[in-house]
Amino acid sequence: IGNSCLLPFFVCFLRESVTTKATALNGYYIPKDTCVFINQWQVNHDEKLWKDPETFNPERFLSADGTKVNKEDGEKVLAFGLGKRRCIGENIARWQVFLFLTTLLQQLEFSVCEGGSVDMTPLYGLSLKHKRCEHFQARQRFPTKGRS
Ligand code: HEM
Repeated sequence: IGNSCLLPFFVCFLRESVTTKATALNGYYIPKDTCVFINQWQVNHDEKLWKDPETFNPERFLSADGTKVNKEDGEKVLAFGLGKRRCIGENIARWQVFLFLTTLLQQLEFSVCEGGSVDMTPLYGLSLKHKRCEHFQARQRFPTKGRS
């Protein structure tokens, strides 16, 4: 590890995943029993890796002609951590997210209500959230006859 992606550290008071002794990394002193996380936000917004990192642009993960997923770029997104303590649920999570999203997108059509807008300003926390949005609507793509 040992690169700037690790900084700044989140210090928390969980007893798991903590430093077993005091140490120094890239000039930062880290006391014993400090819970350390990778700063995934920094990696996923690194301008050296991503063009306009702040822009929501799912097409960035497609090949130039838009017909294939660009796996190489997809693998640069850091979602499941790194190293010894990386997520052990990654495979389950990837399948869950895939099934959940594809089922929703297949069955429902999402849109912003007339006159509404979506504010993607992130709310900071251990994980980023968006602001509550009340201007979304979801309509069934294939309404089932006879079902209320
Ligand atoms: C989209 C869903 C998920 C995301 C984004 C995610 C992300 C992460 C990340 C970033 C870490 C590392 C935290 C660190 O740096 O210490 C982690 C650890 C972990 N995750 Fe996940 N995770 C997800 C789903 C799951 C699922 C479904 C399971 C279990 C079935 C799971 C089990 C764990 C466990 C047990 C650890 C701790 C590993 C260790 O400390 O050795 N995660 N996860």
